Amino acid sequence: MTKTIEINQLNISDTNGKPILKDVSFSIPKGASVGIVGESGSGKSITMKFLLGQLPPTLNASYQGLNLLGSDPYQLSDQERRQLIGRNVGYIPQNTVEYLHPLIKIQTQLIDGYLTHKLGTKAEAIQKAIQLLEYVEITDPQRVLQALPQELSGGMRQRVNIALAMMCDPELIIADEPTTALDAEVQYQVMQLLKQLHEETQNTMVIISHDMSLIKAYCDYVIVIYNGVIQEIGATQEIFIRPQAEYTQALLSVILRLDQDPNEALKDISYYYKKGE
Ligand SMILES: Nc1ncnc2c1ncn2[C@@H]1O[C@H](COP(=O)(O)OP(=O)(O)OP(=O)(O)O)[C@@H](O)[C@H]1O
Repeated sequence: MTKTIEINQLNISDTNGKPILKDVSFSIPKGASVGIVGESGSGKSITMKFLLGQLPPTLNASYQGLNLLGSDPYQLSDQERRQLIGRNVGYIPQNTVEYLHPLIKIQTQLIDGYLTHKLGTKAEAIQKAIQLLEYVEITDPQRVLQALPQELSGGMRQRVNIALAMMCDPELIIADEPTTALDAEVQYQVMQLLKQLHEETQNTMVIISHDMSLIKAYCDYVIVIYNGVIQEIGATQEIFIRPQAEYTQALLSVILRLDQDPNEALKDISYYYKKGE
């Protein structure tokens, strides 16, 4: 089966030699939807930054193998890496405010990558931007194209971010806690949109989250990470029925038992899990 992502024995440590990721290995098949779940500080974002060739220079990495869409980003020139990732990876951020440039109108931000990667003319880029804004259920795309980010609500900005991520028809979408900043109803709408896009375009979708119930609803596979170590990888349904790792069991028992904010639940799990170590 073709793999979109393969990481083999990745170790990352900080300047003091303190390990951040330990022997992380996983692969993600083309077209899958995968959740990476773990509490704050477990190493989810560092894993994704490494994968995208954006590891902070102060951190040290060693690995046996890396494949992102057929290439190891660290073996590419800066230009080749920008081309690979800018063209083929759509990134949806957690923070809807900081991701979009505050002083550049939405239209310019939406069409920039499309034009950079020479996917068509400016008129075609604008047409594509309008189509995508309509797709993400923005009813007045012409006004939004002319707006600055701060003129839009958080939910609207996240819809714009999704449109932005889709402008170059990427093979891979990475959504990093995509709904954290949004209220419950908008969270649901945004997740439904991502699901619909995934089903229609058959892209590979990676959702980083601390929320197991969100992963259960939207991902076929799950990677559970704790303290820089992968605890468990498997089909989501299987893991929900028969979690193997102690940490996953703790994660699920608390989330399934309590009607609780997942963030709060994770704090509890961490406490009980560490006590049992
Ligand atoms: N630039 C850095 N220098 C040193 N340590 C770092 C750096 N970035 C992250 N870390 C450490 O690496 C560990 C993993 O961080 P990471 O951001 O990947 O966690 P996370 O699981 O994504 O958490 P969150 O859900 O809060 O985003 C943490 O202990 C963090 O303090």
